[in-house]
Amino acid sequence: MTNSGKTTLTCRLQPLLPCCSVISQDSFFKPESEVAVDENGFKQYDVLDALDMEAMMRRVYSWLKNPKRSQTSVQEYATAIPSDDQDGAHVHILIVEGFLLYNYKPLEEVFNRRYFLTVPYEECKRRRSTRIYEPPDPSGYFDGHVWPMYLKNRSEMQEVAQNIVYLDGTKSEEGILSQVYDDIKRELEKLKVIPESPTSHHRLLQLRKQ
Ligand SMILES: Nc1ncnc2c1ncn2[C@@H]1O[C@H](COP(=O)(O)OP(=O)(O)OP(=O)(O)O)[C@@H](O)[C@H]1O
Ligand SMILES: NC(=O)c1ccc[n+]([C@@H]2O[C@H](CO)[C@@H](O)[C@H]2O)c1
Repeated sequence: MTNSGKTTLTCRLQPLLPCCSVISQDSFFKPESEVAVDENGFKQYDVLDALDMEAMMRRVYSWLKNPKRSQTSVQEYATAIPSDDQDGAHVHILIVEGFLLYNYKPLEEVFNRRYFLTVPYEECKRRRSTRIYEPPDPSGYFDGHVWPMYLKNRSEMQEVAQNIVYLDGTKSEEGILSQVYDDIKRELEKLKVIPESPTSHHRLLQLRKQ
């Protein structure tokens, strides 16, 4: 959802997570000349066709293939890989940040965790009115294009995407950050491989012998 706080959250979250890269969907908008225009003269920016999603997927696949090598190419503010990562033991994290992710099939099988920030209509419109995009929103754009497309995309998304964690974008930045950070920490805990202690190994051998 536009202006729900995705970039703000991502910028605060990313430095807290080691080996974390970011891909922003907004970097993949097609040039203005390639974006369709409707009968009211509104440029159709809030649809998948306005984005070069194939180019975005190439970045995602390149990270999946080699998260270490693509660290710097994905986004310059990717956090450093700890010096003790010789054996590649660390979990690498990729945050894909964008307003139209869960309607796009090829991304479906890629995510481990999905978050969706929401704000009510009035707050969304207010925040959007303070922003200047390139090209800037013409008069009537929010009600004539942005909001109707959000409603359409969201209803289509709910038919497809599963396991989405909805976040209240009107909460404080800190509140949202700690909610997501805690959730990610729990996910990382689940991935941790706990090595067997010598005693448990010994016991296992004894059991086998009996
Ligand atoms: N938790 C919050 N409470 C109040 N205002 C917020 C919060 N998070 C972000 N904002 C403000 O809302 C506006 C939009 O934030 P941000 O750019 O992070 O949203 P976005 O979802 O990335 O937007 P878009 O992708 O549509 O450009 C900014 O002015 C930002 O300062
Ligand atoms: N980044 C751009 O090229 C661009 C141009 C015009 C409008 N937008 C808006 O960005 C939002 C997503 O972050 C969408 O709601 C677009 O309308 C982006």
